[in-house]
Amino acid sequence: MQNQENPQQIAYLGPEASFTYLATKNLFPKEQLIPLTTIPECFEAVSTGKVDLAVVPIENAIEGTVTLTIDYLYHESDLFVVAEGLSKIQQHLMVHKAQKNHWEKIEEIYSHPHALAQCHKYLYYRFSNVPLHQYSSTSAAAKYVSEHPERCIAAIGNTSSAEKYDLEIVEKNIHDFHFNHTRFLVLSKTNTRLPIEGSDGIAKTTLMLTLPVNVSGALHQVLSVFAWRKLDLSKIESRPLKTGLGEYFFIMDILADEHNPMMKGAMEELAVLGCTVKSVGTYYTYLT
Ligand SMILES: O=C(O)C(=O)Cc1ccccc1
Repeated sequence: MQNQENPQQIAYLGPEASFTYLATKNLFPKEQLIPLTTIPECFEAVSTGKVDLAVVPIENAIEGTVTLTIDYLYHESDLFVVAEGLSKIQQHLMVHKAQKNHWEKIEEIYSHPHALAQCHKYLYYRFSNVPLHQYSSTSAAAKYVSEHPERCIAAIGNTSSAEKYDLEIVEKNIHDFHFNHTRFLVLSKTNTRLPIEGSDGIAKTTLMLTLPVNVSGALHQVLSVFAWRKLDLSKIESRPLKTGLGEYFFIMDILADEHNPMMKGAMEELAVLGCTVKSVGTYYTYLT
Protein backbone atom coordinates (compact mmCIF):
# COMPACT_ATOMS: atom_id res chain seq x y z
CA MET A 1 0.00 0.00 0.00
CA GLN A 2 2.87 2.39 -0.62
CA ASN A 3 4.75 3.83 -3.51
CA GLN A 4 7.81 5.88 -2.64
CA GLU A 5 8.47 7.31 -6.15
CA ASN A 6 4.95 8.51 -6.80
CA PRO A 7 3.07 8.84 -3.49
CA GLN A 8 -0.68 8.63 -3.58
CA GLN A 9 -2.81 11.42 -2.14
CA ILE A 10 -5.05 10.19 0.65
CA ALA A 11 -7.69 12.48 2.15
CA TYR A 12 -8.96 11.88 5.69
CA LEU A 13 -11.24 13.47 8.29
CA GLY A 14 -8.75 15.81 9.95
CA PRO A 15 -7.06 17.76 11.27
CA GLU A 16 -3.95 15.78 12.12
CA ALA A 17 -4.19 13.53 15.22
CA SER A 18 -7.87 12.65 14.72
CA PHE A 19 -8.74 8.97 15.11
CA THR A 20 -9.18 8.86 11.33
CA TYR A 21 -5.67 10.32 10.91
CA LEU A 22 -4.19 7.58 13.11
CA ALA A 23 -5.97 4.87 11.09
CA THR A 24 -4.93 6.50 7.79
CA LYS A 25 -1.28 6.86 8.86
CA ASN A 26 -1.24 3.21 9.81
CA LEU A 27 -2.77 2.09 6.51
CA PHE A 28 -0.67 4.42 4.34
CA PRO A 29 2.60 5.23 6.15
CA LYS A 30 4.39 6.42 2.98
CA GLU A 31 1.65 8.26 1.13
CA GLN A 32 0.74 11.95 1.17
CA LEU A 33 -2.03 12.49 3.71
CA ILE A 34 -4.43 15.39 3.21
CA PRO A 35 -6.62 16.55 6.12
CA LEU A 36 -10.16 17.67 5.22
CA THR A 37 -12.75 19.13 7.58
CA THR A 38 -15.82 17.02 6.88
CA ILE A 39 -16.89 13.58 5.64
CA PRO A 40 -18.71 15.02 2.56
CA GLU A 41 -15.49 16.85 1.60
CA CYS A 42 -13.65 13.51 1.72
CA PHE A 43 -16.21 11.94 -0.64
CA GLU A 44 -16.04 14.92 -3.00
CA ALA A 45 -12.23 14.94 -3.08
CA VAL A 46 -12.25 11.34 -4.37
CA SER A 47 -15.19 11.85 -6.77
CA THR A 48 -13.57 14.89 -8.40
CA GLY A 49 -10.16 13.20 -8.63
CA LYS A 50 -8.46 15.72 -6.29
CA VAL A 51 -7.14 12.75 -4.29
CA ASP A 52 -6.69 9.04 -5.03
CA LEU A 53 -8.40 7.70 -1.91
CA ALA A 54 -10.14 8.93 1.24
CA VAL A 55 -10.52 7.42 4.72
CA VAL A 56 -13.72 8.06 6.71
CA PRO A 57 -15.25 6.55 9.87
CA ILE A 58 -18.20 4.22 9.23
CA GLU A 59 -19.15 2.53 12.53
CA ASN A 60 -18.31 2.60 16.21
CA ALA A 61 -18.88 -0.32 18.56
CA ILE A 62 -20.62 1.86 21.20
CA GLU A 63 -22.41 4.50 19.15
CA GLY A 64 -23.14 2.58 15.95
CA THR A 65 -23.14 3.78 12.38
CA VAL A 66 -21.75 7.10 11.19
CA THR A 67 -24.92 7.84 9.27
CA LEU A 68 -23.38 10.61 7.16
CA THR A 69 -20.90 8.11 5.69
CA ILE A 70 -23.56 5.48 4.86
CA ASP A 71 -25.89 8.08 3.41
CA TYR A 72 -23.18 9.62 1.22
CA LEU A 73 -22.16 6.17 0.03
CA TYR A 74 -25.73 5.42 -1.06
CA HIS A 75 -27.23 8.79 -2.07
CA GLU A 76 -24.39 11.07 -3.04
CA SER A 77 -21.59 9.11 -4.66
CA ASP A 78 -20.55 6.28 -6.96
CA LEU A 79 -17.49 5.40 -4.92
CA PHE A 80 -16.23 1.96 -3.97
CA VAL A 81 -14.87 0.63 -0.70
CA VAL A 82 -11.39 -0.82 -1.26
CA ALA A 83 -10.31 -1.53 2.34
CA GLU A 84 -11.45 -1.28 5.93
CA GLY A 85 -9.38 -0.19 8.96
CA LEU A 86 -10.29 -1.33 12.47
CA SER A 87 -8.98 0.72 15.41
CA LYS A 88 -9.19 0.53 19.17
CA ILE A 89 -10.60 3.81 20.51
CA GLN A 90 -9.71 5.38 23.88
CA GLN A 91 -11.27 8.69 24.85
CA HIS A 92 -9.63 11.10 27.28
CA LEU A 93 -10.67 14.43 28.79
CA MET A 94 -8.12 17.19 28.10
CA VAL A 95 -7.76 20.88 28.96
CA HIS A 96 -5.33 23.69 28.17
CA LYS A 97 -2.24 23.47 30.39
CA ALA A 98 -3.07 26.95 31.75
CA GLN A 99 -6.32 25.45 33.11
CA LYS A 100 -5.00 22.18 34.48
CA ASN A 101 -5.57 23.15 38.13
CA HIS A 102 -9.17 24.28 37.52
CA TRP A 103 -10.37 21.45 35.31
CA GLU A 104 -13.07 20.26 37.75
CA LYS A 105 -14.85 23.56 37.04
CA ILE A 106 -14.96 23.02 33.26
CA GLU A 107 -17.60 25.26 31.65
CA GLU A 108 -17.92 23.65 28.21
CA ILE A 109 -16.88 20.38 26.57
CA TYR A 110 -16.11 19.96 22.85
CA SER A 111 -15.78 16.86 20.69
CA HIS A 112 -16.99 14.86 17.70
CA PRO A 113 -20.64 13.74 18.26
CA HIS A 114 -19.58 10.08 18.30
CA ALA A 115 -16.94 10.76 20.96
CA LEU A 116 -19.46 12.66 23.12
CA ALA A 117 -21.88 9.75 22.74
CA GLN A 118 -19.21 7.19 23.66
CA CYS A 119 -18.74 9.08 26.96
CA HIS A 120 -22.43 9.77 27.56
CA LYS A 121 -22.69 8.16 31.04
CA TYR A 122 -19.40 9.69 32.22
CA LEU A 123 -20.54 13.16 31.13
CA TYR A 124 -24.01 12.67 32.61
CA TYR A 125 -22.73 11.69 36.06
CA ARG A 126 -19.62 13.86 36.20
CA PHE A 127 -20.54 17.05 34.26
CA SER A 128 -24.35 16.99 34.12
CA ASN A 129 -24.83 20.75 33.77
CA VAL A 130 -21.93 21.45 31.46
CA PRO A 131 -22.91 22.29 27.85
CA LEU A 132 -21.58 19.86 25.23
CA HIS A 133 -20.55 21.17 21.80
CA GLN A 134 -20.24 19.07 18.68
CA TYR A 135 -17.13 19.54 16.60
CA SER A 136 -16.17 18.12 13.21
CA SER A 137 -13.56 15.82 14.82
CA THR A 138 -11.95 15.13 18.19
CA SER A 139 -8.68 16.71 16.99
CA ALA A 140 -10.51 19.83 15.73
CA ALA A 141 -11.98 20.12 19.24
CA ALA A 142 -8.53 19.71 20.82
CA LYS A 143 -7.14 22.39 18.50
CA TYR A 144 -9.98 24.74 19.48
CA VAL A 145 -9.24 24.24 23.20
CA SER A 146 -5.54 24.89 22.57
CA GLU A 147 -6.43 28.22 20.93
CA HIS A 148 -8.39 29.42 24.00
CA PRO A 149 -6.02 29.25 27.00
CA GLU A 150 -8.11 31.81 28.91
CA ARG A 151 -11.24 29.62 28.90
CA CYS A 152 -11.91 26.72 31.27
CA ILE A 153 -13.08 24.34 28.53
CA ALA A 154 -12.23 20.75 27.65
CA ALA A 155 -11.99 18.47 24.62
CA ILE A 156 -12.51 14.72 24.40
CA GLY A 157 -10.10 12.83 22.19
CA ASN A 158 -6.99 10.67 21.95
CA THR A 159 -3.45 10.96 23.35
CA SER A 160 -2.05 12.08 19.97
CA SER A 161 -4.38 15.11 19.97
CA ALA A 162 -3.31 15.99 23.51
CA GLU A 163 0.34 15.82 22.44
CA LYS A 164 -0.11 17.61 19.12
CA TYR A 165 -2.08 20.52 20.63
CA ASP A 166 -0.12 20.54 23.90
CA LEU A 167 -3.10 19.83 26.18
CA GLU A 168 -3.16 18.19 29.60
CA ILE A 169 -5.08 14.91 29.91
CA VAL A 170 -7.00 15.19 33.19
CA GLU A 171 -9.08 11.98 33.03
CA LYS A 172 -8.16 8.91 31.01
CA ASN A 173 -10.41 6.32 29.37
CA ILE A 174 -13.73 8.04 29.95
CA HIS A 175 -15.63 6.03 27.29
CA ASP A 176 -18.54 4.16 28.87
CA PHE A 177 -17.75 0.65 27.64
CA HIS A 178 -14.38 -1.00 27.59
CA PHE A 179 -14.79 -2.57 24.12
CA ASN A 180 -14.56 0.53 21.96
CA HIS A 181 -13.55 0.06 18.34
CA THR A 182 -14.24 2.01 15.15
CA ARG A 183 -14.32 0.81 11.54
CA PHE A 184 -12.96 3.15 8.87
CA LEU A 185 -13.58 2.79 5.11
CA VAL A 186 -11.08 3.53 2.36
CA LEU A 187 -13.00 5.03 -0.58
CA SER A 188 -11.94 4.94 -4.22
CA LYS A 189 -13.32 5.82 -7.64
CA THR A 190 -12.39 2.37 -8.92
CA ASN A 191 -13.34 -1.04 -7.58
CA THR A 192 -9.74 -2.15 -6.95
CA ARG A 193 -9.29 -3.61 -3.49
CA LEU A 194 -6.07 -3.07 -1.55
CA PRO A 195 -3.76 -6.11 -1.43
CA ILE A 196 -4.47 -8.92 1.02
CA GLU A 197 -1.00 -8.59 2.67
CA GLY A 198 -1.26 -7.24 6.21
CA SER A 199 -5.03 -7.78 6.33
CA ASP A 200 -7.08 -10.41 8.14
CA GLY A 201 -7.51 -12.14 4.75
CA ILE A 202 -11.31 -12.35 5.08
CA ALA A 203 -13.11 -10.90 2.07
CA LYS A 204 -16.10 -8.72 2.95
CA THR A 205 -18.60 -7.35 0.44
CA THR A 206 -20.89 -4.40 1.18
CA LEU A 207 -24.23 -4.39 -0.63
CA MET A 208 -26.76 -1.56 -0.82
CA LEU A 209 -30.23 -2.90 -1.48
CA THR A 210 -33.86 -1.81 -1.80
CA LEU A 211 -36.82 -4.17 -1.51
CA PRO A 212 -39.67 -4.49 -4.03
CA VAL A 213 -42.55 -2.21 -3.02
CA ASN A 214 -45.47 -3.69 -1.03
CA VAL A 215 -44.30 -7.31 -1.10
CA SER A 216 -45.07 -9.12 2.16
CA GLY A 217 -42.11 -11.07 3.48
CA ALA A 218 -39.66 -9.40 1.08
CA LEU A 219 -36.94 -9.02 3.73
CA HIS A 220 -37.41 -12.67 4.72
CA GLN A 221 -36.91 -13.68 1.08
CA VAL A 222 -33.76 -11.56 0.84
CA LEU A 223 -32.31 -13.18 3.97
CA SER A 224 -33.09 -16.66 2.69
CA VAL A 225 -31.14 -15.92 -0.51
CA PHE A 226 -28.04 -15.68 1.70
CA ALA A 227 -29.09 -18.30 4.26
CA TRP A 228 -29.42 -21.35 2.00
CA ARG A 229 -26.09 -20.46 0.34
CA LYS A 230 -24.48 -20.28 3.79
CA LEU A 231 -23.29 -16.73 3.06
CA ASP A 232 -22.49 -15.12 6.41
CA LEU A 233 -23.88 -11.62 7.10
CA SER A 234 -21.78 -9.54 9.51
CA LYS A 235 -24.11 -6.55 9.39
CA ILE A 236 -27.56 -5.50 8.22
CA GLU A 237 -28.97 -2.05 8.80
CA SER A 238 -31.70 0.09 7.28
CA ARG A 239 -31.51 3.80 6.53
CA PRO A 240 -34.17 6.16 5.19
CA LEU A 241 -34.44 6.38 1.40
CA LYS A 242 -35.40 10.02 2.05
CA THR A 243 -38.46 9.61 -0.21
CA GLY A 244 -41.06 9.13 2.55
CA LEU A 245 -41.71 7.56 5.91
CA GLY A 246 -41.44 3.77 5.90
CA GLU A 247 -39.13 3.72 2.84
CA TYR A 248 -35.65 2.37 3.45
CA PHE A 249 -32.54 1.01 1.84
CA PHE A 250 -30.52 -1.77 3.48
CA ILE A 251 -26.78 -2.03 3.93
CA MET A 252 -25.57 -5.61 4.16
CA ASP A 253 -22.03 -6.77 4.84
CA ILE A 254 -21.44 -10.33 3.62
CA LEU A 255 -18.30 -12.28 4.49
CA ALA A 256 -17.67 -13.44 0.91
CA ASP A 257 -16.05 -12.21 -2.29
CA GLU A 258 -18.38 -10.62 -4.86
CA HIS A 259 -16.73 -12.88 -7.51
CA ASN A 260 -17.61 -16.03 -5.56
CA PRO A 261 -20.19 -18.00 -7.66
CA MET A 262 -22.53 -18.21 -4.64
CA MET A 263 -22.45 -14.40 -4.36
CA LYS A 264 -23.09 -14.00 -8.09
CA GLY A 265 -26.05 -16.38 -7.78
CA ALA A 266 -27.33 -14.43 -4.76
CA MET A 267 -27.16 -11.13 -6.65
CA GLU A 268 -29.05 -12.63 -9.63
CA GLU A 269 -31.73 -14.09 -7.35
CA LEU A 270 -32.15 -10.76 -5.56
CA ALA A 271 -32.74 -9.04 -8.91
CA VAL A 272 -35.36 -11.67 -9.81
CA LEU A 273 -37.09 -11.00 -6.47
CA GLY A 274 -37.47 -7.36 -7.56
CA CYS A 275 -34.70 -5.88 -5.39
CA THR A 276 -32.32 -3.25 -6.65
CA VAL A 277 -28.90 -4.24 -5.42
CA LYS A 278 -25.49 -2.68 -5.83
CA SER A 279 -22.15 -3.89 -4.55
CA VAL A 280 -19.79 -1.14 -3.38
CA GLY A 281 -16.93 -3.61 -3.48
CA THR A 282 -15.16 -6.51 -1.82
CA TYR A 283 -12.36 -5.59 0.54
CA TYR A 284 -10.17 -6.78 3.43
CA THR A 285 -9.85 -5.56 7.02
CA TYR A 286 -6.58 -4.17 8.42
CA LEU A 287 -5.98 -3.66 12.13
CA THR A 288 -4.81 -0.06 12.49
O1 LIG B 1 -13.17 12.76 15.54
C1 LIG B 1 -12.26 11.98 15.18
O2 LIG B 1 -11.13 11.97 15.68
C2 LIG B 1 -12.56 11.04 14.11
O3 LIG B 1 -11.69 10.59 13.42
C3 LIG B 1 -13.98 10.53 14.02
C4 LIG B 1 -14.16 9.58 15.15
C5 LIG B 1 -14.77 10.02 16.31
C6 LIG B 1 -14.91 9.13 17.37
C7 LIG B 1 -14.44 7.84 17.26
C8 LIG B 1 -13.82 7.42 16.10
C9 LIG B 1 -13.69 8.30 15.03
